[in-house]
Amino acid sequence: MAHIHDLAPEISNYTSNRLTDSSRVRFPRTPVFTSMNKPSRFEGDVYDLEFTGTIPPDINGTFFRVQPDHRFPPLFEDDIHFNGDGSVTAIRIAHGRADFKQRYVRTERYQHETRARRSLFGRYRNPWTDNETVKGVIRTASNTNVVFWRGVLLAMKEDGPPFAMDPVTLETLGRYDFEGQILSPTFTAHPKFDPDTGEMVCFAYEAGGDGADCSVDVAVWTLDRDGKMIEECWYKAPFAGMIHDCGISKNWVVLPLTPIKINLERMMRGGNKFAWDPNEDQWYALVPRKGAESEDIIWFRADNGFHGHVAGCYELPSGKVVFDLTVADGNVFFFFPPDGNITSSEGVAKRNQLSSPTVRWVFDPKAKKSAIRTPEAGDADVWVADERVKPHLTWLTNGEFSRIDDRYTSKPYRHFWQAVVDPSRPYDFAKCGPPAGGLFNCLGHYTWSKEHYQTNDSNQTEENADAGEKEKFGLEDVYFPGPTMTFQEPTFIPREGGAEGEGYLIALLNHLDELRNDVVIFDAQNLSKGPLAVIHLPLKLKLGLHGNWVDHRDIEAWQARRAENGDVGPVKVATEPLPWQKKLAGQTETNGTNGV
Ligand SMILES: C=Cc1ccc(O)c(OC)c1
Ligand SMILES: [Fe+2]
Repeated sequence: MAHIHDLAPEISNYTSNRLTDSSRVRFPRTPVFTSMNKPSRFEGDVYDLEFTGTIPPDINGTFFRVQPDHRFPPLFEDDIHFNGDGSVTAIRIAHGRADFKQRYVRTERYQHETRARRSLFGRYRNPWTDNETVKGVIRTASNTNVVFWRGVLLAMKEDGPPFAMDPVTLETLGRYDFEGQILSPTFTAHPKFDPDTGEMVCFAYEAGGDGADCSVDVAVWTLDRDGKMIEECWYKAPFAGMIHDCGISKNWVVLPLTPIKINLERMMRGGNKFAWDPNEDQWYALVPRKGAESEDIIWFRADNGFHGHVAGCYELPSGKVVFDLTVADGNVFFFFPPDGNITSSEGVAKRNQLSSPTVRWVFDPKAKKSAIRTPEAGDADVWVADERVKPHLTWLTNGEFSRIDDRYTSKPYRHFWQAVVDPSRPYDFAKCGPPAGGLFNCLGHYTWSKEHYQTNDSNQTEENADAGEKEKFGLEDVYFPGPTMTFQEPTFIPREGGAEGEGYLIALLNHLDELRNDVVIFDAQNLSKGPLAVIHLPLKLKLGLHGNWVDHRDIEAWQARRAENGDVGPVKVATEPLPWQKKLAGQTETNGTNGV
C-alpha cells in the first residue's frame, strides 16, 4: 500500500522552528506531537461505554480530568505539552454503567484562535512570542486541573485565572473571579479544601503585575464555604520560581518553591519561561492560615531538588507541621534546562533516570529565623529559618501524582496512592517506543506504618534513622498491568460511610501499542488484585494532568441552589477586564491621544 505521503507529498509548515504557513494544518513531527502524544482534538459524547469486569453499583458521580491538547499547529515547532489547550473529560458513572463527555475549555485564547483559525499565542507563558493581535488577552490554556467549587467546575492553570464550566454539560460559562474578589493575573491549579470548615485555601505566584513580569509577589487567600473571601495576604518570595502545589494543616499553609526560575530578559528574548537552577535550594514557605501579616511567613531551605505533588500535611501535638510530597533528585522539566546548558534531548534521557521518593518534612513554626535580602525581592525582608531542614524520612516509592482520601486533607492520614515508575518491570520498547510522558507503569497504594502514621514528635532526621528504615515506612500494594501500558494520575472515590481509604481508585490507562485509553477502577486498598472494571474508550485521549471525583448528590444539590430561584442563584462570571488589562489598555490609549 502506498504511504500517505506518497499520495500527497508532505510540505513542512515550519521554517527554522517557526510556523511560516498557517494554512497547512500539520503538527510538528516531534515527540511532543506524535504517537501517544498526537493531538486528539475532538469533542464529543459516548453514551454507555463498553466495559469488562463489574463497575461497582454503589458508585454514583463523575470523574473529571483535564489534558493539554493543542488545537492548532503551534507557532514554534519545538513547543511543549504544557502549552496545549485545556480539554476536559467527564466520566459519569452510575448504576454500574459509564458515559463519556469531552469539551475544550472556551478560554479567551480558544476564542481568539478559533476566529483566526490558527495559533496566535506563542511559547509557554511567554507573551513576547505572541502574535501582535492578542496583546493584552488572557493567555491561559486552563489545562492543569479541574475542581468542583460551589456548583461549578473550575478549569485551572497557574498562569491565569480559572474558567468556570457547567459540571453536567461541560459548557464554559466564562472566566471566574470569585464574584470580583480575586483579581490577580495568576492563580494556582492546586487549591486545597478543608473538610472540616468547607474553606478553600488558594494562592498565586508571579502575582504582582501582569502575570508575566517575573514578579516575586505571592498571594494566599481563604474563601469560606459560602464563597466569601475571609483571608488575603501578600508575600515576597526570595526569587521568582515555580510554586505549583501546596499543603494545608489546621493552622498553616505550606508552599514549596521549586528551584526552576523565571527570568524576564530570557522571556523578552523569546526564550523559555523557566530554567532549572541546579545550584539553588528548595524553599518551603510556612504561612499562617488566619490573620497573617506579610512578615509572618517563614522560609525553610533544603538542598536542591524538584518538587512533585503533595500527599498530606498535618500538625503534630507539638505544633510542628508534617509535609509529605515527592521530591525528585534533578530536573523533571527537561524542557526547561539550565540557562545556556544541556539541550532538552539530553534532558529527556536524564529525566527518565531520576529518582522520585516520597519525602516527609517536619517544619517548626517556632524555628529561629532571620531576615535576609535577595536581589529579586529588593528591599523586602525575607524571613528565613536559621537552620536548614533535612528530610525527616525518605520513602523510596519512585512515583508521582500522590493522592489521598481528600476527606483527610489537613489531618493525619494513613493511605496514599501514586502513579509509580518501576524500571525493573518488562517494557515492550519495540511495540511502544519511548514511554510517552514517563514510565508510570504501575499504580501504587501506600499505607504508613503505625509509627509513621502520626510521626513521632522527636526531631528525628534521616541521619539518625536506622539504615533499613530509610527505604520503607509502611506497606506497599502495587499493580503492574503489562509491558505496553502506563497510567495517568489516580483519583480516590470514597465509599459512603467508609473509613479513611475505603473506596475505589480510578485512573486512565494508556495503551502505548494500540494508541487507545481505558478507564480502570480498583478496590483502593487492593490494587495488586487488579481492576474491578476496565471501561474501554473507543479512542485515544492525551496525557492529562489532574482530575477529581465529584459525588453526583453534590452536583444535584448545587444545581438546585444555583437555579434562578435557588438560594445562591446562577454563578456570576467575570464581566470586567483584570486590573493589568485595564492598565495596559490605558497606556495604549494615552499613547494614541498624545499622538507620540
Ligand atoms: C505538572 C505540573 C505543571 C506545572 C505547570 C504547568 O503550566 C502545567 O501545565 C500543564 C503543569
Ligand atoms: Fe499539578
